[in-house]
Amino acid sequence: MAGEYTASDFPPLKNDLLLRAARGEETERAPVWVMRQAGRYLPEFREVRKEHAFFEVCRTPELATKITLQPIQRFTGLIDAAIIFSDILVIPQAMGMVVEMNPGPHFPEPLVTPEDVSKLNPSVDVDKELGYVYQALTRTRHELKGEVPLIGFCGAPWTLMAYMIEGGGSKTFQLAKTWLFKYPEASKALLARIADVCVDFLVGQVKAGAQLLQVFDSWASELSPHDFATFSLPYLTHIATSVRTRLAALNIPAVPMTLFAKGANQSLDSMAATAGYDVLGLDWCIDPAEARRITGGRTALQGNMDPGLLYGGRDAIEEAVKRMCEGFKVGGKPKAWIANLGHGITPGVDPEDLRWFFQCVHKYSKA
Ligand SMILES: Cc1c2[nH]c(c1CCC(=O)O)Cc1[nH]c(c(CCC(=O)O)c1C)Cc1[nH]c(c(CCC(=O)O)c1C)Cc1[nH]c(c(C)c1CCC(=O)O)C2
Repeated sequence: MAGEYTASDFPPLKNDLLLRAARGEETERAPVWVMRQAGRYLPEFREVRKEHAFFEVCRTPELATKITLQPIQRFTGLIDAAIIFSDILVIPQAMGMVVEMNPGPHFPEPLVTPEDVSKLNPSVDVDKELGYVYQALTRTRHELKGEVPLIGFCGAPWTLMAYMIEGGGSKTFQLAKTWLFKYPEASKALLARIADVCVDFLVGQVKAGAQLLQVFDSWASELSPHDFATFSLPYLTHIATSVRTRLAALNIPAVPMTLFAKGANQSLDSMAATAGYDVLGLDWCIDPAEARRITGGRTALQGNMDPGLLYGGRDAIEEAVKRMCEGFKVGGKPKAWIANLGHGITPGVDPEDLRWFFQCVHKYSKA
């Protein structure tokens, strides 16, 4: 079951760069972490995975904590956040769907017609179904000993709905788009149901010890600006608003929230205006200075080096980091920016090249 903890239950935080940047403040240098930092590019991760299946790791708090800490231990002093080891697809599982990972996500029984929604759990007890994530967060927050803050996360309603209908990855999104455009009302009802689970899950993660929350809309790229505004943004806004309201009602201090809507750069202005997130994550298809211009001072930004640059060698990485740092600075100073890649780090990267990325961010993001 869900425990409920406050800051005083955990070791005091020694590095708050991430939280300050997320709140729009100036920092001595930019905080840095990377999406998928605990993943297959790390030999120590692959070692654990030899012995344990993917979702077994997610469901075993000791193992999830161990893997979450791997990049923090390997890159001591270079990395400014931990992200809990889990997956966005634990929400469809909690809603009653079977999800396998072999090696990519696979749903043996995806939603086919709107009638199939009746097969989902009518009311999800998120704290019970996903209590293992809360336990992993609490344990990890203790074991981090205050070195860096801990990030909790969930998938966005549109991305999760697409997985639940496609049954896995997709090139054309034929099935999910059939739903959106043939059954828009049923789609909206499903999106709203997923969003409510997201709210419970994120609130529970904060109670368990998460210090920042990130929502991943990885497949925002598949929607036109109009359809993003129709089928994604309202539910993302609902999540941000409801999480804040719920935490306030419980007298729990708010945590910063990040929205990473990959490939939705055309909608950056509307996200900054209405979504209600403190930080917007960027992929690499937008120039940092342009993203600053569009968002103005309304939100902090996170990103956005092409993960593929980590294959380009030290000189290419250094040059790209330098350019990125200059682009995000405000009046020549690091402010309201969390350095990251524009998507997750890929399995073929040499961890030493990632170390170099971190070192370059430390060097070039100073005022
Ligand atoms: C779309 C999505 C998923 N999962 C996630 C997203 C959103 C971010 C994105 O767009 O990449 C989010 C995610 N998945 C994972 C994390 C853990 C925290 C982190 O280090 O970032 C996070 C934040 C672990 C994982 N999730 C997965 C792995 C690798 C699987 C393995 O261990 O064999 C990891 C480390 C598996 C996974 N999980 C998913 C896919 C498509 C895959 C397989 C392909 C791939 O590996 O990229 C769904």
